[in-house]
Amino acid sequence: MAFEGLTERLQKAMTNLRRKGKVSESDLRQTMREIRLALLEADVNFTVVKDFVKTVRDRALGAKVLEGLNPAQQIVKIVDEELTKTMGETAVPLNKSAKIPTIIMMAGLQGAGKTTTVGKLALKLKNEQNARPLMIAADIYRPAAIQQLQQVGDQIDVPVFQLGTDVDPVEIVRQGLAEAETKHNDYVFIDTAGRLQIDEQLMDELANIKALAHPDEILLVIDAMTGQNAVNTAQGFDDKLDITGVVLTKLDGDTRGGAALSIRAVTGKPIKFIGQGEKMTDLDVFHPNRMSNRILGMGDMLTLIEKAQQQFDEKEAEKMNLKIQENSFDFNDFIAQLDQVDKMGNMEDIMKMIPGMANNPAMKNMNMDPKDMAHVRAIIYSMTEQERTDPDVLNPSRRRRISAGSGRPIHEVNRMIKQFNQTKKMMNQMSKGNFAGMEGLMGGAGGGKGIGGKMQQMAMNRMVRQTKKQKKKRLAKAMRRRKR
Ligand SMILES: Nc1nc2c(ncn2[C@@H]2O[C@H](COP(=O)(O)OP(=O)(O)OP(=O)(O)O)[C@@H](O)[C@H]2O)c(=O)[nH]1
Repeated sequence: MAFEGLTERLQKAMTNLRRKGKVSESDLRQTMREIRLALLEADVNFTVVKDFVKTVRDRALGAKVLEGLNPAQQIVKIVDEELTKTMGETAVPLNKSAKIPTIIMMAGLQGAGKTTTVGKLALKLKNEQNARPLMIAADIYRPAAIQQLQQVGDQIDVPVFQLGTDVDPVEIVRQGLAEAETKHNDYVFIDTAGRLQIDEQLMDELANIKALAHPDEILLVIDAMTGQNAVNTAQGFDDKLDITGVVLTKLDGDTRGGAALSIRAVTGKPIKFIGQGEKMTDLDVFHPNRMSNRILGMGDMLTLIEKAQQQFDEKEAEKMNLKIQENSFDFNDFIAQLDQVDKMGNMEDIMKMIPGMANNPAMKNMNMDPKDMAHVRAIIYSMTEQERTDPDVLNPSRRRRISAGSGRPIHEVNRMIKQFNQTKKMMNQMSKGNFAGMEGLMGGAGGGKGIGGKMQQMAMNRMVRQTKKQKKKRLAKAMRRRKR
């Protein structure tokens, strides 16, 4: 998971302060040293680190913050603000041309994720603005590249303009733009060729395409996993092409995060989007403040809510809310919720966006085993309709039948029902604004009432997760017994 090491180290650096009532200059020096090391280790550019540490130290010393009640919190606040500033303060939207089409040229090294990102962006514009994009295949050096763009186009139902591999890329772009003009496409994406490293020929070709197309946006696609090299690449492309923005891909991997922190500061060009997965929907607008929160382990609730909103039918969520409030939430609803959560993607990544969860030890064993999910489903599918809508009727003989029907041991059936009831109770309390029951789920960080229905999905998952935890506990107990 991205930023894991950085988050852990930054938190550790600041936790040491937390124990102290007052922060001396030497405490501050020590903390700043740790922050500096954490950033360097995360592959943040050296100059960026130097400037960052200096600014934070000056602010911490200069202001009266050290006399505050909770010095650690104040330093976290300064670090958060400065991280945000380093990454560019606010989100920068895509440039848009006054008259159609808006031309977006994509550039980047081979394998950075250009083609995938073209598709993701085209789909985003289609979904959010009803746009009618056209994608031009201008990579003639890797024959599979055209085919790949075509596949992406088919997948998201966006047309691709291509002339095979025998025509000069500049000519392909020229004809592609003419086609867009005739077809009244409002956005044109130019998918250009990548190389393993920056070379003269590639740069000249890109410069020629730029000269012909006059793009409104030149987005450089950069693989976040490439660490320090990401910044060098950005600099190289920017020198030659004067890029307008960056898309940082593969932030779902275990990148250390240096690129996200350095690119804006080094090149002065904003990161506009981040790729967080291989699916066509895995592209998000880059919000420096949210990213800073994420890095500091403060969660990213806004992105989480946006993601949830994209997936959840508002009416459905409202219905669910009402059911929870009336305490009539049943196993059918539960299955529906599991389906919704499935749609949201990787649960581990989602949970990490919740404040306090990123570094919560519970996260270590929280990867959702699809097998556990399948068992829960099997048990529920083995219930009669009456049992699903009225779980109170689940007496021992019914439970034995369900166990036989689902092929799951009786104790697992019992535990699942028990946890269902506990979770239902907890959700009912949450819906009344009582968040006390959330302690375990949120690592004590508390929630927010505005999250409403979306958080219930998380609660349901807690239940599935516990099955796994309990399995581990039982195993450990058995081992202890055996040792004795
Ligand atoms: N995990 C993850 N994988 C990604 C992301 N973006 C792209 N990829 C994957 O990275 C690989 C390379 O992506 P492409 O889109 O083919 O890269 P490209 O820059 O077009 O490559 P060339 O055509 O060779 O220049 C593919 O397997 C993608 O699925 C991302 O945000 N997260």
